[in-house]
Amino acid sequence: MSYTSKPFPAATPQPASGQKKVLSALSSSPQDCALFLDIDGTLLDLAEVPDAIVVPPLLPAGLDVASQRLGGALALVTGRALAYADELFSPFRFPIAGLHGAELRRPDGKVAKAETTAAFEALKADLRKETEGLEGVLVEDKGAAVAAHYRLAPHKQAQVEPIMERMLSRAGPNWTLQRGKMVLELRPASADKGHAVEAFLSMPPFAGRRPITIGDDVTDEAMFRIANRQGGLSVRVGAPSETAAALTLPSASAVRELIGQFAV
Ligand SMILES: O=P(O)(O)OC[C@H]1O[C@H](O[C@H]2O[C@H](CO)[C@@H](O)[C@H](O)[C@H]2O)[C@H](O)[C@@H](O)[C@@H]1O
Ligand SMILES: [Mg+2]
Repeated sequence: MSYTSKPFPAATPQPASGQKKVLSALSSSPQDCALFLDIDGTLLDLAEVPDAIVVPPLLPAGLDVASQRLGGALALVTGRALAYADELFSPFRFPIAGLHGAELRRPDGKVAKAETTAAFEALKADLRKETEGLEGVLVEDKGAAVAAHYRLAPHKQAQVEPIMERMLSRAGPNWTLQRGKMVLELRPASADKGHAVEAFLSMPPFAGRRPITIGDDVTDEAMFRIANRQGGLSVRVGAPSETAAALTLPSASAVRELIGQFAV
């Protein structure tokens, strides 16, 4: 199978159409569904800085109940580092893809991780130095990936862009530039969220099920394309102008409400 990224097909998602369709698919035949959930902006409200996110106290247990109803076919698919994301939902440990698909903990617990290199560590140190003078620009070290956030200083995007482009050339072909909400990231080029969803769908208990993918950002488009191709449901949170998702949900709180309604 080719993993070449194609431009988004022109899709016109129905406004806030996800709630009914997703809940109905999950509730009517949970044994046939596999649920793939993004974290930031989908399960959790966005915050000013990466560490300021708040996990609503009942959410981890709600996800656990949902996972049980799905026979374990629920996975988190995130740009966060796997270990960081795990802590958010402790004590539960769901199958999870981190670093936009480059890290994977399979349902049987086996973990595949993208490794950093000495050269990439040096690059991260230089990125920190280069952005030191850019007030409001924050560097997030994620091991084999690194993000430069400008949410606190949106006007600095124009300065961050060329720095990250240069860092990308220096990192070489094993890394790629991932755009996101007020962030530019260098992430391993080996896999994206679409690869992660495909990998899960090749393993029990995900195999043979209909994928339902929910996300809020450009990085989630890769998993929407897989869901569309496999007769599943694709849901983009928010109101994007261009997306491959067929459905939308208005906010992370609507996603949590949906999980809560299913997890009873
Ligand atoms: O794939 P996700 O689970 O959505 O992760 C994507 C990135 O999310 C985080 O950054 C975003 O959320 C922050 C907290 O709300 C926000 O401050 C930032 O502006 C957003 O870009 C995270 O820090 C990144 O590592 C993830 O790749
Ligand atoms: Mg997100």
